Amino acid sequence: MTSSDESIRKPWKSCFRDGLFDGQVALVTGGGTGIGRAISLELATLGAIVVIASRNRSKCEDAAKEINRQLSGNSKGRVVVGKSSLNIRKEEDIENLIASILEEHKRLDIVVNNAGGQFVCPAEDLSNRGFSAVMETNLRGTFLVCRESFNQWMGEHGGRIVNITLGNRNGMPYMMHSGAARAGVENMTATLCTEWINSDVRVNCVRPGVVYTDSGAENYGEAEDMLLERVLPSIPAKRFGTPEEISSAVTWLLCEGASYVTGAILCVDGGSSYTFLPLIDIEDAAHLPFYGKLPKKARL
Ligand SMILES: CCC/C=C/C(=O)SCCNC(=O)CCNC(=O)[C@H](O)C(C)(C)COP(=O)([O-])OP(=O)([O-])OC[C@H]1O[C@@H](n2cnc3c(N)ncnc32)[C@H](O)[C@@H]1OP(=O)([O-])[O-]
Ligand SMILES: NC(=O)C1=CN([C@@H]2O[C@H](COP(=O)(O)OP(=O)(O)OC[C@H]3O[C@@H](n4cnc5c(N)ncnc54)[C@H](OP(=O)(O)O)[C@@H]3O)[C@@H](O)[C@H]2O)C=CC1
Repeated sequence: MTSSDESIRKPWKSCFRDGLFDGQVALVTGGGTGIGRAISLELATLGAIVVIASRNRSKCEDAAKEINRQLSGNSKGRVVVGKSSLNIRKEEDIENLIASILEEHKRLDIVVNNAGGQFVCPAEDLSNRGFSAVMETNLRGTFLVCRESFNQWMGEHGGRIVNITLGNRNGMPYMMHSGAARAGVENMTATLCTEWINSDVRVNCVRPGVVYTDSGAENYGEAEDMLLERVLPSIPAKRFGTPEEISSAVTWLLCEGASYVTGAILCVDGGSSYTFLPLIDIEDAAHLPFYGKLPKKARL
């Protein structure tokens, strides 16, 4: 099996009913690629106006055009691009984006904190700034989007937030920074869900295992072979996940059917949380395209 095998690329159809999110407004950070894009497509298919934003605005514009082309004429939903580019490491970007959504769409019912990422680096070689960059992106960025959504809208009107984290139950070899940041997001979610429940705001996490995305394949390049050879056999399901499988978990947490669910961490990982990710030999990391960006002392 390869990661582009038909068995994990079946034609997608939402398992939720049409019109589920009619009249609602959603923000999906990083909604132009990979998992975020699948979430945006599904929410728009189900009727939501979905605002997508990330650092690369033109990538979001292309994605919005393509998703809107895919939507059936029956859907009241659509995808629109945020007024300006969004870097979740910048507090001002977040404040301005949410203010502009409220100015234009007059509400914000749903937030999916999907934007994030990391680089591969052994812990002993990780610089102070490298650690901070990943914390700022995944932990502080997610916090600031939650806080602004609450302060500018949800605190008064209610809402639902889903934070995308990362399968890190057994730690995250060579990605300690990201594993720690996502563990922080999950614990933050546990606190926010109780602090905000009386404002009718539910906050949950979806924790994906390894998910095949075109953007990821671009990112991992030649390393795909290594992932297939080393990581795939350790996944009880014996395949990677698809963005659509993450999206349907997110959609369920956002819908009325989950109205009593808050503070949950929903693992969507083919059982990977219950096995150990094999420690990838650092020599294999030399094949990774991002290896060249490692600080010199982290290279072989
Ligand atoms: C099993 C897999 C499952 C997971 C899959 C996914 O998540 S798929 C999703 C995948 N998608 C994504 O991950 C996309 C989003 N990811 C990103 O944007 C970046 O990875 C980021 C979040 C770190 C921002 O990075 P940036 O470059 O804008 O940050 P900056 O300019 O602020 O630099 C601050 C410090 O960071 C250091 N540093 C930077 N790169 C590397 C490196 N490769 N190596 C070592 N160090 C690195 C840099 O050297 C500097 O420290 P120094 O030298 O001054 O002491
Ligand atoms: N694919 C996988 O196996 C797994 C992925 N995840 C997580 O799921 C999420 C989506 O990943 P995936 O779709 O695979 O990968 P992508 O690289 O396609 O998605 C990351 C998205 O986040 C955006 N982004 C990154 N940094 C920032 C930032 N500072 N400010 C605003 N937007 C940002 C990127 O857009 P832009 O570059 O334009 O800013 C991009 O759209 C990420 O948080 C990822 O870590 C978790 C587990 C496994």
